[in-house]
Amino acid sequence: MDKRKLTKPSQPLKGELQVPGDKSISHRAVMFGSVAEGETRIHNFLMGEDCLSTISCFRRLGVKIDIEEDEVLVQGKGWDSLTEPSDVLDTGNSGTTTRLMMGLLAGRPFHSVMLGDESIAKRPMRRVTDPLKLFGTKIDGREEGNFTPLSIRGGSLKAIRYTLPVASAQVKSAILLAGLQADGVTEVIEPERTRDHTEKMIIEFGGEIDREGDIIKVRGGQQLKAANVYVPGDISSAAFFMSAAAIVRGSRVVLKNTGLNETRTGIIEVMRKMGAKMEITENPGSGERIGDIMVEYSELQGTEIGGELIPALIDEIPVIALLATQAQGTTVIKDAEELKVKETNRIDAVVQELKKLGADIEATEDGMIIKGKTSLRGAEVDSWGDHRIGMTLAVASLITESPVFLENAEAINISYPAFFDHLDKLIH
Ligand SMILES: O=C(O)C1=C[C@@H](OP(=O)(O)O)[C@@H](O)[C@H](O)C1
Ligand SMILES: C=C(OP(=O)(O)O)C(=O)O
Repeated sequence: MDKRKLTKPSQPLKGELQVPGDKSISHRAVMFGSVAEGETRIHNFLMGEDCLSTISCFRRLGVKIDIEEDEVLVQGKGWDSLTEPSDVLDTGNSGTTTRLMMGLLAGRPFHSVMLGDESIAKRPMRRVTDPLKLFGTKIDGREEGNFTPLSIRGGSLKAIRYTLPVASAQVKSAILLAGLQADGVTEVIEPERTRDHTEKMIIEFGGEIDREGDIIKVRGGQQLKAANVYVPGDISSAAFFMSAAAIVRGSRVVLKNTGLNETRTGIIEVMRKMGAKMEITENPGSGERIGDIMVEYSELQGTEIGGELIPALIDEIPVIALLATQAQGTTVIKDAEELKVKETNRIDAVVQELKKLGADIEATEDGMIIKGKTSLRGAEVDSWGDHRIGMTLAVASLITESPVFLENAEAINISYPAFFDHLDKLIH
C-alpha cells in the first residue's frame, strides 16, 4: 500500500500537457479490434491498469495483441477470433471490461467465467445480465447473476427491444455488442443520453447503426473491418488538471488534444457556469471531436448540477466537489445515485475524505451539498482504492497549508499511472 506525502507547491501550475488516451475509447478499441477482420492499430492507447485488464482478457480469449510503446496492435479474425478460455477472465478493477465483455461473449458459442477484484465483486451486474438473458444467452452469477464470479455460456441470440432502466453507457454498450451478433434488429431506448463511443466505433469499424431520437438500432450479423484508431486525451483525466488550474492562484494550463465528445463535456459546462476562465480550441479531424482546453485560476461560484447533465460528468463529480469547496456559496449535486456503485461509494468517499481536509460538505440521498469557500488543511486521507478519489485528494493537496498524507495512492494507476509526473511537469 502506497502512502504518499503531498505538499503544497510553491509555484502555480503552468504550461501545456497532453493527458493519456481516453479510457472508455481504449477499452472499446481493443474489443472491436478483436472481433473485426484484419489488423487494428490503436494510437495513444491508455496503458492504465483497467485497459491492460482488457488486453489480458482478450489475449486469454485467443486474440493476438502486441503492445509497442503507446500503440496497440490487435490481430482480429472476425467474430470467430474469440475462443473458449481455459482459465478465468480476470477483469481486475474495471467495470467497463466486465460489462462490455459480457455483451460480446453472450453471442459466442462457448463457456467462460469472469472474475474481478473486491470492488468489482460489489458492483451490480444484473443491469447487464438481465437484458442479455432476454437475448437468449445463459448467464449466471451470485445473487441471480448480480455479482461476480459470472459464468456465461453464449450462443445464438434473438434481437431485443430494451429501455435502459439506468443511464449507463456500459449497459447500452453491452446490449449493442450482443445486438451485433443477434438475429434481427436490436433496439435500445436511452431516456437519458450517455457516452456514445460504442456507437461511433461501430461506424469506425465499418458497421451500421442508426439513431432516431432516443432509439438506437443495430442490425445483427454484421462483420466488422479493422481500423486505425486514434485515441484522444481523456477528458476525465484532464478534469483533474483543469480543476487544479482553476483553484491554484496564478495557474494557467492547456490540455492538448483532449476528447471533446459532447456526451463527455459536462465538466466544461459546469466549470464555465461556476465562472472558470476557459478557452476551448477545437482541432479539425474526423472521428471523435478533439481540442485544446485552456484553464486559468478563477474566482468560482457555487452551482446546481443534476438531471441530464449527470451522465456527461459522472466520473468528474469527485473533483467537481473539490472545486465547489473553493467556490463562493452553495453547490448542490443531485440525481447522482449512480456514484454509489462505482469503484467505491463515491458519495461517501468524497464526503468523508474532503471533510477530513476541512470542507463543509454533506451527503444526500442522490448527491451532496457543498458550502464554500473554505480553506482546506492537511490531514491523513485515503483513496478507498478508487483512482478518482485518489486524484481528487492529490489535487486538494495543492491548496492545503500543511501536507496531505494519501493512503492507497497506487489506485491512481487504474487510469493514470503518470499522474504525479504530469503534475510535477506543470509545477516546475
Ligand atoms: O462506458 C464507459 O466506458 C463508462 C461508462 C460510465 O459508467 P456507467 O455506464 O456505469 O454509467 C463511466 O462511469 C465509466 O467510467 C466508463
Ligand atoms: C467508473 C469508472 O470505471 P469502470 O466503471 O470502468 O470501473 C471510472 O473510471 O471512474
